[in-house]
Amino acid sequence: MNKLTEKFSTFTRHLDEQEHEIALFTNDLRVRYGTKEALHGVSLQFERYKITALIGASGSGKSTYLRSLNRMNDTIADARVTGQIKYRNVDINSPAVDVYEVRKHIGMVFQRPNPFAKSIRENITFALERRGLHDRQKLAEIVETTLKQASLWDQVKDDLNKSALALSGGQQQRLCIARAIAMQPDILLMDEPASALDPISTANIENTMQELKKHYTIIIVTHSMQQAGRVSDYTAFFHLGQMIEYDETRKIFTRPKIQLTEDYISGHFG
Ligand SMILES: Nc1ncnc2c1ncn2[C@@H]1O[C@H](COP(=O)(O)OP(=O)(O)OP(=O)(O)O)[C@@H](O)[C@H]1O
Repeated sequence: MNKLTEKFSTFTRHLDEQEHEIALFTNDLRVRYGTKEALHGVSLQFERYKITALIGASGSGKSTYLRSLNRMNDTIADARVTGQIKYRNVDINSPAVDVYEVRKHIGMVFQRPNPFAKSIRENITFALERRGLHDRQKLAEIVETTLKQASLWDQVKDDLNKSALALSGGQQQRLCIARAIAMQPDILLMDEPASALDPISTANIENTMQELKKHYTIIIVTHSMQQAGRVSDYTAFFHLGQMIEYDETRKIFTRPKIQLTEDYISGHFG
């Protein structure tokens, strides 16, 4: 067990005894792309086993913030992220932290479904096998469990060797969710996971999210206020690189404290 994993598991035991656990929080998180600061010091916390929606106009910094949480911004050459991202008592924004280890604990589902050009089964087993898991029975169990958690099992259980690319867009996205949870993350980041999908597939993904939150903490970027209202417990409103207001979703949508939030929610936005 490396040092980070050790710290994580000690802290999990400690957290399990608490009622309102904070799964992750950021403190004064700033992101610069070259010389331009796109995120101006965001401090925000995420409650465990809850869904938090990040809303705001295009360009307000939602995706930049989300991508920072599992160090995806490291892949952008001129992006610089400063401030703290505290996960299980570890500042995972520290350069000393192994980003691959971070991404095992904090998984991501992207806007467009991006299954591998492999079979449905291999989409789930590929990364596990690369990590050294070759027990066929164990792998089969993980395939079944994760596809069930992603509400896809009944539709694909007889076609596990079929190409993932033959699935519909909504099914592909649920496969990507199954692939992400096969790594047994603690937190799932979702960047507009239903924006490329039709209303029925969107409803399926939203139902899946309600099941998933029994086991995972979910942070979702969405452009759809209806979706934020339907799926999330908490909402954070972003504007021009700042986090303006955070509260329970029902409060944000019925009586926000800040006029700018009210203007955005009611569609009166300049
Ligand atoms: N790779 C990048 N290089 C340079 N600037 C970027 C990059 N990614 C985002 N930005 C800038 O950072 C700011 C925030 O963008 P971001 O994509 O985080 O906003 P957003 O709220 O997620 O928008 P959208 O809802 O349209 O996805 C914008 O001004 C954008 O132009």
